[in-house]
Amino acid sequence: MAQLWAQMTSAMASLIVVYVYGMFKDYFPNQLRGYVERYGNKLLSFVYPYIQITFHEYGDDRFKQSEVYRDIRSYLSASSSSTRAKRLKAHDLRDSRTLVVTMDDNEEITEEFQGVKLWWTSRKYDSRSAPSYWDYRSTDEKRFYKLTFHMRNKDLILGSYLKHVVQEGKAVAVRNRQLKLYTNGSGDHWFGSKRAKWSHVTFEHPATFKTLAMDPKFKEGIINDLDKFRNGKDYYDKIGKAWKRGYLLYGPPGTGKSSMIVAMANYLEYDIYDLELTAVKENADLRKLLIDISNKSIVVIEDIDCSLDLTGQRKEKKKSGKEKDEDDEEKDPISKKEEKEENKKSKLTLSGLLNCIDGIWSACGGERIFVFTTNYVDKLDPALIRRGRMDRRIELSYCSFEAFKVLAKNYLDIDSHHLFAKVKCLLGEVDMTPADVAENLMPKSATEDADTCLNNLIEALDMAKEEAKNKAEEEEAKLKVEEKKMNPKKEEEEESQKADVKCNGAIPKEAKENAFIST
Ligand SMILES: Nc1ncnc2c1ncn2[C@@H]1O[C@H](COP(=O)(O)OP(=O)(O)OP(=O)(O)O)[C@@H](O)[C@H]1O
Ligand SMILES: [Mg+2]
Repeated sequence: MAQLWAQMTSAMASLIVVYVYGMFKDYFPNQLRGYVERYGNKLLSFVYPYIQITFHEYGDDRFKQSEVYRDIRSYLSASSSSTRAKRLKAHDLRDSRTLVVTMDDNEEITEEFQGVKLWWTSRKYDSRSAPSYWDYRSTDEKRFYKLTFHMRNKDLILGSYLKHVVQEGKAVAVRNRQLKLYTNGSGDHWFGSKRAKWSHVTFEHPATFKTLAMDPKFKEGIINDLDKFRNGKDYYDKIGKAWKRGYLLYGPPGTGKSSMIVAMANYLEYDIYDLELTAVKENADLRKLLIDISNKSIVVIEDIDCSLDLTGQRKEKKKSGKEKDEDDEEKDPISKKEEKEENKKSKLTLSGLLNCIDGIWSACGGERIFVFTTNYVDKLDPALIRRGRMDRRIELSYCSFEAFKVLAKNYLDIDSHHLFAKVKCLLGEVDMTPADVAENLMPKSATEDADTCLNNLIEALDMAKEEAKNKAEEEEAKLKVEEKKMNPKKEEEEESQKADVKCNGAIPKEAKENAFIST
């Protein structure tokens, strides 16, 4: 009782001191002011043993929202205690694909961390400064979060808890963020010179590893590899390697290389940077572009064999033969010459590219995946695809039966069918890309059911088999003609051998001659 009485008396005393000080603060000399404040705080902490930390939305930089404030907002939006607040506020944030809901101004929520209770409050205040033409926010309300906890838990809160809040907040923001697809244009005019830069659109593509048709075990291996990379920051630090990984995807057109890149991005929730090398003028521009890439991204260079001449000069993007002829006809000799000159001036080299992938310049930023695709793996310079640079080579090939089953499930929603056995047999004999199989499996009208679609596929496979057979026969005939041209007597000899066999039973001509000589 006596103790309680003593506490109440000191509480009253400190409150009176604080109140009186507040009223006459301006009349106190500066030196005395500091002393009174220290004394008042000590008295207050005796009766009010709590610590408060504030996190302002705009700190010293009046134009830039504080990153910690954003992290706390994301953390609180995902915290279960947040939803217990009576008044909530929804934020439609620019880069978020969902609404972010947090407690409204002047609400308070209680949290528990490792058995310790703490309180978060959201507050706002008017900045009261006169409006000025350069600070459009000068009359705006400004916000801050206030964290309150008992002083005996100071170490835990300032150490583990705040670290946990920031990490978790960042993770929530990454989960909610809208993925983007970036591409580099041919460069903007910037005071007369061209400047390499990225432009982006929202990335929304439904391809996932679930919809990707390939051997399930192979697919699982790739997913495990990606998981290992994503969670491998400490490992990469330990072995002293930049946190990045290179994949080379190769295979015929329509086997799912681009689809796999999309599936990777959706799985990892990384942005895609589609790097168009033919639009990059020189190594310095490539460096600028790579510096601008954010972490958690996949840098894609499609058709690498067509993008960069391996001797160091760029080539034209690949064209079909017909397209090329038409284009060439259209161009007059002067513009052809100019184009050649332009190509000569181009200073993007293979070594420049390699330097950006895993040279010193790869050190800027982490958590990046480089993906190269090609239809012709044999055409690539070994330096480009050596181990360590391209950590994993993935061949995407013609449709196997396992891959077909994935497509049948996706397109027709069936796991088995009596026609599967026939399809399996034909896929073992004929090469057909997953793109072609998918096209045949897709119902063309509402009346087409699984039977019809599978029969369509079988028909297409039969046709492909027939075509392959005819092609093989044609090639054999061609080969024979070539051989005949090279060795015209050979066929005559063969013909006469056949004739001898016909006339003399099974005795070959040479044997007969030899027999004659020996007698
Ligand atoms: N393995 C696959 N799984 C699912 N769908 C596929 C697969 N391969 C191809 N497809 C289908 O075919 C279309 C073309 O595939 P994709 O663009 O991924 O092929 P690609 O290998 O990148 O071809 P290219 O070499 O011409 O760039 C896709 O839109 C997809 O519908
Ligand atoms: Mg592709």
